[in-house]
Amino acid sequence: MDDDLTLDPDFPARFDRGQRSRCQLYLVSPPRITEDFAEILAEALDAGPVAAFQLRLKGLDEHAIARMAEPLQLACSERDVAFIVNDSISLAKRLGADGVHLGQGDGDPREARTILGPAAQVGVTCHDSRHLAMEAGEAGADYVAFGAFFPTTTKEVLHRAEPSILGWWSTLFELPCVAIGGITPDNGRILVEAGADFLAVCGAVWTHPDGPGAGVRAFAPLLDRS
Ligand SMILES: Cc1ncc(COP(=O)(O)OP(=O)(O)O)c(N)n1
Ligand SMILES: Cc1ncsc1CCOP(=O)(O)O
Ligand SMILES: [Mg+2]
Repeated sequence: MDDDLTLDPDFPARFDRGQRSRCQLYLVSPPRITEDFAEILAEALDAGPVAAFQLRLKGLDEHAIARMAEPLQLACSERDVAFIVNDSISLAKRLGADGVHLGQGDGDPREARTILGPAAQVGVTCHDSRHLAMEAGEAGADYVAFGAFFPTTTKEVLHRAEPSILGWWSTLFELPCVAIGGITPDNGRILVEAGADFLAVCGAVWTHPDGPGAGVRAFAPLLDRS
């Protein structure tokens, strides 16, 4: 059991939780993108409120990712959407990104804070572990991410989470929590009601049959829990 640790519930939060009555959308890029992805991203971002976009490209070196990043970062900054780099503190620094998302093997949140500065948004994967989430909070993360909640083809996942971990976290701590993994407009409501501050979504938006704008719009009815 890992639920017997305690943590000061007042430790500071920087990732904007927004109003508790609302959950926000956090878009994650497809693992591979085409040359025209900036236009596809713009279509998604213009379709409805998106709080953050994570650049998560797999199988490419940092130079290649850096070359693709600029128009995507611009699309985000023009719309006041946080631009988060996956996996790499050094790439986030190089790009001047708004933040970095770190998996358990991707680096130390404290190091990210030192390198990226106090304003950077640092997110940490916590799988289905209360212990990891409390560690991440203590290490100065701006949000903790739980998942995968549902089957997904975007990533081979080793951990499955239950919605109750969102309720447990959001009742005890001010630090925002992100839900990820196979989330769609049809299954996401239970996560919003359980207490997710953000739904992190990839496939359901980028592979929506009517395009990514329709993908974003389809989430709108879920996000208000008032
Ligand atoms: C918001 C969010 N949550 C979890 C992850 C997964 O990160 P990680 O465990 O490092 O796996 P990869 O994304 O690197 O395959 C994420 N990227 N974003
Ligand atoms: C990156 C990641 N981490 C856990 S599940 C997942 C994939 C999210 O993509 P999708 O929304 O398509 O399941
Ligand atoms: Mg990672």
